[in-house]
Amino acid sequence: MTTKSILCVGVGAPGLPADWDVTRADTLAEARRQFKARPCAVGLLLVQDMDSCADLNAFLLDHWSPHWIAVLPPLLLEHAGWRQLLRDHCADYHTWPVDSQRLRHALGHALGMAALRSEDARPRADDDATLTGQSAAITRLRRQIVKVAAASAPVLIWGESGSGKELAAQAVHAHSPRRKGPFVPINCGAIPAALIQSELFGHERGAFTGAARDKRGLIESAQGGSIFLDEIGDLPLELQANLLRFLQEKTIYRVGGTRSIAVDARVIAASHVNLPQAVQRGAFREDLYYRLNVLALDVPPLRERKDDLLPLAEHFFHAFSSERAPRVKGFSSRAAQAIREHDWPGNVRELINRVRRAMVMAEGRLILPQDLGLAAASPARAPLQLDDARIRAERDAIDASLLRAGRNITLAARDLGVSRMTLYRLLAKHGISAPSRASYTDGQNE
Ligand SMILES: Nc1ncnc2c1ncn2[C@@H]1O[C@H](COP(=O)(O)OP(=O)(O)OP(=O)(O)O)[C@@H](O)[C@H]1O
Repeated sequence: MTTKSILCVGVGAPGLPADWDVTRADTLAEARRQFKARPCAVGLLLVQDMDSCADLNAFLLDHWSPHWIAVLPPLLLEHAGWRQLLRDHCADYHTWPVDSQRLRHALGHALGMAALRSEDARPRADDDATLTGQSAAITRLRRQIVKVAAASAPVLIWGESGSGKELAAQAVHAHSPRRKGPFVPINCGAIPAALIQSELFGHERGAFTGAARDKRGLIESAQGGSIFLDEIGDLPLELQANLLRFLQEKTIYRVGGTRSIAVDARVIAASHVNLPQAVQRGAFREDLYYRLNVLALDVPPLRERKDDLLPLAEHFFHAFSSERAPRVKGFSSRAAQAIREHDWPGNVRELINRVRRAMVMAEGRLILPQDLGLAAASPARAPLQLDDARIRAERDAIDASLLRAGRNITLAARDLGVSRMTLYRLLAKHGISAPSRASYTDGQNE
């Protein structure tokens, strides 16, 4: 349950209900400190004069998650800047002198609305290296990552561009006994062919014109950790031989060097091209392919894990919240539908870009399909049979409620006017996975 605690910013005595736990902050600087120490779900802004509009606006842009209620002198409502601030940031406002009965009601309402944003909808502190998603495919991948991480053999990750290969590699490293060591990512396709050897293996002073001093390569800098070789299929053939030697002997030679250097780094490679085909074409060494392909991970494209779409969209909405236009509060159900219908050829990267764009460009409080640039992309629907239309409408209503309720089953069931059991049955019927807090240990016993 959300506790009745409130951060009160500014000076004044609004006569708060006795059963609320009140934290006071007379200044915005103090409010920032208090919020950091004790984030709250509901906040009260006690405004006494006109000077503070710009400062308050900046504060609210940084602290947008609570439901803010403002109390201000009636005169300020005549100023466009204050009206805009109330529209953009506040769930409600009152004028001095405060009607305490009305304020108690507004606070209760704000608390109720805050409870709708369940914990599940909020990104966790460690989400940076977490593969968000609840689909069967991503759950399986997380389970495989945990297993692969415990071993020490090379890992080969396959997946379309933007599907999350690097994130999967980071997760392997983060769950491995090497987690305290460095994670060194290298995009083999992005380094010019002339430089890649010395970038990877380093060089000795005088090895070539311009090599003024000894330089460690990226592989050496991954000592004690993991090296992530993205787009491994782009590695020139002669370097493939060097990499193979490193995998076999755990030693490297710097360019121009004669002494072998022992390096203890685990190789995680990724490719979006089909390596067996590259082997057949003679563009990739077969022996290297077999060396790398000891533990294989397959990151499925986003279109094959539709259940992840809305949780991911929600996740990125929170992750990039500091960039959003202040009025934008979330996704409309039509946007949720457009997200589900799109094919996502650019995978998660495309989803991030579309959500970020929509958060800046949306005109209203809720993001619409056109804000995501998806309105035109949705193909015209063929006429539906009545039964199909019913099923689709049912699914849309469930999705929209889950989204509104932050994927909290109890709240979504209440929203839809059905019991939790009925909602679980409907989720199974529509093949929607039941919301759960995704984690790497989730599903290990499934
Ligand atoms: N399941 C996920 N949860 C959260 N963020 C994700 C997820 N999958 C991918 N991302 C994010 O999507 C973006 C693209 O992912 P990533 O760079 O790992 O893809 P990739 O497959 O390595 O792409 P490329 O083949 O182009 O190198 C990154 O910002 C990453 O953090």
